[in-house]
Amino acid sequence: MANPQMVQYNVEADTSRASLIQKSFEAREFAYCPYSKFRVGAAVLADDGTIFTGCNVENACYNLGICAERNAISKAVSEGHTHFRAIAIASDLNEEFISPCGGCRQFMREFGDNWGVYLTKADGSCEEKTVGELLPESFGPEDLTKKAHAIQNVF
Ligand SMILES: O=c1ccn([C@H]2C[C@H](O)[C@@H](CO)O2)c(=O)[nH]1
Ligand SMILES: [Zn+2]
Repeated sequence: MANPQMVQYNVEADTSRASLIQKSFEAREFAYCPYSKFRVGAAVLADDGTIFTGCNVENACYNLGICAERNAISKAVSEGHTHFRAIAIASDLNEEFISPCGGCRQFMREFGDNWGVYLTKADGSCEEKTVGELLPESFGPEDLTKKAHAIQNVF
């Protein structure tokens, strides 16, 4: 017989994943993308269960636009949350899973490489990765500390 605790755990994980994905689709509705017409929504789940959403926000000065993922994470950080369990990303792509840009991968990695990224298609199907899988051999905050030690040793 399956371990009942394990079954319970999986049910909860599935529910929280489904609701995070649902939130990312809701955020996609607010996408401000008059130039690309490419709507993206994201929802990030903080350790304490709080969810923050974001959409892409473009600008007439094209290079000032911000991605949905960075928008959602910045909203969370600016309200005191820096520990995350997962981020869900939604777009209108039907045939492939949305794939976050390199800048957003690095932005996620700032907050650890072992948390979930739910990449979705417009039909709601999902491919689950970790930040580390999306950005292997990454540079992060720990590397700055190591470098500081090395310099102290030299001088
Ligand atoms: O993962 C992604 C990929 C693209 N975009 C946005 C940036 C830009 O506004 C538009 C087209 O690249 O989509 C995101 O927000 N997230
Ligand atoms: Zn991005």
